[in-house]
Amino acid sequence: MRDIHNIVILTGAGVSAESGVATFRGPDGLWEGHRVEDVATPEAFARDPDLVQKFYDERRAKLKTVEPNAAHQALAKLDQAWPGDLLLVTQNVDDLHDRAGSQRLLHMHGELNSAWCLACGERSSFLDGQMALDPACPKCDQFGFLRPDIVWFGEMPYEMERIELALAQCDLFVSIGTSGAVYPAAGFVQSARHYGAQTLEINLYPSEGSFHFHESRMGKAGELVPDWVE
Ligand SMILES: CC(C)NC(=O)[C@H](Cc1c[nH]c2ccccc12)NC(=O)[C@H](CCCC/N=C(/NCCC(=O)O)S[C@H]1O[C@H](COP(=O)(O)OP(=O)(O)OC[C@H]2O[C@@H](n3cnc4c(N)ncnc43)[C@H](O)[C@@H]2O)[C@@H](O)[C@H]1O)NC(=O)OCc1ccccc1
Repeated sequence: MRDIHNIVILTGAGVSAESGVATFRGPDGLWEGHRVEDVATPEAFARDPDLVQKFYDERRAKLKTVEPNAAHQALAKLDQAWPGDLLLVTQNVDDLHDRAGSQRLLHMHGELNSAWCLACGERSSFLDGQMALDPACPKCDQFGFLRPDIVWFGEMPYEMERIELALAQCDLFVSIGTSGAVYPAAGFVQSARHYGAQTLEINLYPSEGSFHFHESRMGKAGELVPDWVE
């Protein structure tokens, strides 16, 4: 077995569940209240921008009521201490990894606390306020052109080149709190294995990709991730 120098970690909604952030497919999951295609596609935004903006405004406001948990904190500690390459790729649009202190972090599906102006193309931090009220772009001051800086279904995830390069060079790939239902993220374990990496899954229940992993540890991220990092 290769020595472990370079690590890629993929997280999903399960890593934020113990902080009180709803997952997507669990009971009372996010998609329970809404059909994906009604709130998380470019077509939905064209059809009913107000509904989509309200959906993300609600989730952005919720962020102010939740805190990073032991899993976020353990991953931030590992980031600070790990001498080799490390990349934490999250599918989550919440800011809990950031607030826990993770630096080598990449939001492949975007962030709730960021706005994307379709007039000037600029992205800007958007912490407070409601995008449903069509505020002005902080960069170009034009009204009504802001959309959530979120990767919707059918849209290309962010920084795929950087992710693929890290997967090609990693010795260990770890997946935490994801159902393995959404691509291209769900295919990362196969890429990592293709390049000879060890692969570990930490999840509450078996995921759609569990059979791809060398090892799967079933349980809560808030308990198993600190143990794994120790
Ligand atoms: C539904 C699925 C079949 N569809 C797709 O995958 C589509 C289409 C597609 C592309 N390739 C394919 C190949 C085959 C089939 C389909 C496709 N993919 C796309 O459209 C992607 C874009 C997808 C991104 C969409 N945006 C999201 N998020 C932002 C929005 C928002 O957040 O509102 S996806 C969103 O859903 C996914 C949810 O999954 P999870 O995070 O895993 O959450 P879930 O609730 O499902 O599971 C939670 C897990 O945690 C566990 N758990 C719970 N509690 C705990 C706990 N306490 N501890 C540990 N584990 C826990 C549970 O057991 C469970 O397993 C995440 O990715 C999340 O980000 N874009 C694209 O393909 O563009 C073109 C392209 C691609 C490449 C190159 C060129 C062009």
